Amino acid sequence: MALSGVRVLELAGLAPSPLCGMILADFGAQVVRVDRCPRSAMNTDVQGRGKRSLALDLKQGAGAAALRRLCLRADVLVEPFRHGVMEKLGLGPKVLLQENPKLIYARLTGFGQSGRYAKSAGHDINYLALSGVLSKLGRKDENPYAPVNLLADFAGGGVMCAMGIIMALYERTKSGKGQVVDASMVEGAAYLSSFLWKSQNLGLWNRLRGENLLDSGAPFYETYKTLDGKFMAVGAIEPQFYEQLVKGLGLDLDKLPSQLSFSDWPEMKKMFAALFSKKTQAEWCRIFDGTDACVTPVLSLDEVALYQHNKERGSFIKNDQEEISPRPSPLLSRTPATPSSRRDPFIGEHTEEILLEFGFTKEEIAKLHSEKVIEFNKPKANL
Ligand SMILES: C[C@H](CCC[C@@H](C)[C@H]1CC[C@H]2[C@@H]3[C@H](O)C[C@@H]4C[C@H](O)CC[C@]4(C)[C@H]3C[C@H](O)[C@]12C)C(=O)SCCNC(=O)CCNC(=O)[C@H](O)C(C)(C)COP(=O)(O)OP(=O)(O)OC[C@H]1O[C@@H](n2cnc3c(N)ncnc32)[C@H](O)[C@@H]1OP(=O)(O)O
Repeated sequence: MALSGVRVLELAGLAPSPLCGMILADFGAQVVRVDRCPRSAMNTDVQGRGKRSLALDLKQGAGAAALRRLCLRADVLVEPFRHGVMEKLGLGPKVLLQENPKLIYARLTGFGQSGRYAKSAGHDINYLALSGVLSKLGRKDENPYAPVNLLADFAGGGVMCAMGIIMALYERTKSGKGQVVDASMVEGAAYLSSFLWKSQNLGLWNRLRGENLLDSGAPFYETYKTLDGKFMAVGAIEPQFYEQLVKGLGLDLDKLPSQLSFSDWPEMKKMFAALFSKKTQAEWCRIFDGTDACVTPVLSLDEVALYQHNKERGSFIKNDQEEISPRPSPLLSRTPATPSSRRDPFIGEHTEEILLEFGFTKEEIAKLHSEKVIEFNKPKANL
């Protein structure tokens, strides 16, 4: 796999850093999740695929020292705390990079490592708000609306951080040096939205939120409810595709206002909505499948894996617990990701084997255990 041989230490965090670690693990890195000790009652990382868990108390001097030792043999450290937390533990980048100059030290935060909010708490919706992107999301006459916590946490955070790590790993093959990756979710979400910025002069965003071409203003870029309470997604932007949409709906193009007549959009939406409500989703699929009308069913998470196209590509996978999830993306032709099919690790499940692997002796491990710096957690206890 593309990242085999890369050793990653991921300090356990909320949502974005677990995704970052999972991407690296899916593509072959050996990812150790460093969990809190004493461990919490329940594992809240649902993105632990392919990782192993080490429960280590970083607040004890011996725990912080153990992490420093682990970092000597690691390629990447991912830390998800607000700025200053790692420094307070004596585990800041100055210390760790001095000890291992090849280390990639990835810091995944909401507001970044500097600026007045660097030490403030926040969540996806706050980061999205400060990126400017949230102001563009939402329907006409409604408040801005955050699409779950996908944009800042995961796209602007977890994925951007993984990209930064991979770029730093590539650069290290030339310079032999590590570096700090300062992944701010505000900036990640803003960067992700570069198209919004760069397209300001195209006239795409001249109208209020929810009245533009791609933000639910246009009748040909919208979702519509079907007779059976399901939905169809319509994305017929180009005139040749729009023509096919109109045909599929049983309308006559010559009798409709021009496609880009903004003032007619609200009425056209009503007309399209009335038509979509007359047939079931399956009936609309039969009409539009195989055309270029850019009309697709809105599938639920229960439906996607069984949808013919997704089945043909094997886009969703099952683990040995029969849980379905998306296959890692993108597909690499020679060295594709081979995600683990095992269940996620329990907190502290691999503490001993990891420490042995990183050069700790049995005696040292026993001492750390007796001092409650580390915890073991045998799987049987969780079953
Ligand atoms: C919208 C999303 C958030 C979604 C999260 C959900 C997935 C989960 C939220 C609530 C969960 C549910 C809930 O807990 C109830 C149930 C519990 C049950 O167990 C499981 C089911 C639950 C239903 C559970 C289910 C889910 O887990 C939830 C629904 C986001 O936006 S996530 C993005 C957040 N932002 C960031 O990550 C940016 C950077 N980080 C931060 O800004 C801060 O970390 C943050 C997130 C604001 C949290 O601040 P906090 O004060 O808590 O932490 P920090 O200041 O960073 O400091 C960390 C302290 O911990 C110490 N520490 C760390 N590791 C160790 C260790 N190994 N040993 C010892 N100590 C450790 C560290 O030293 C710091 O200590 P100090 O505070 O003393 O300096």
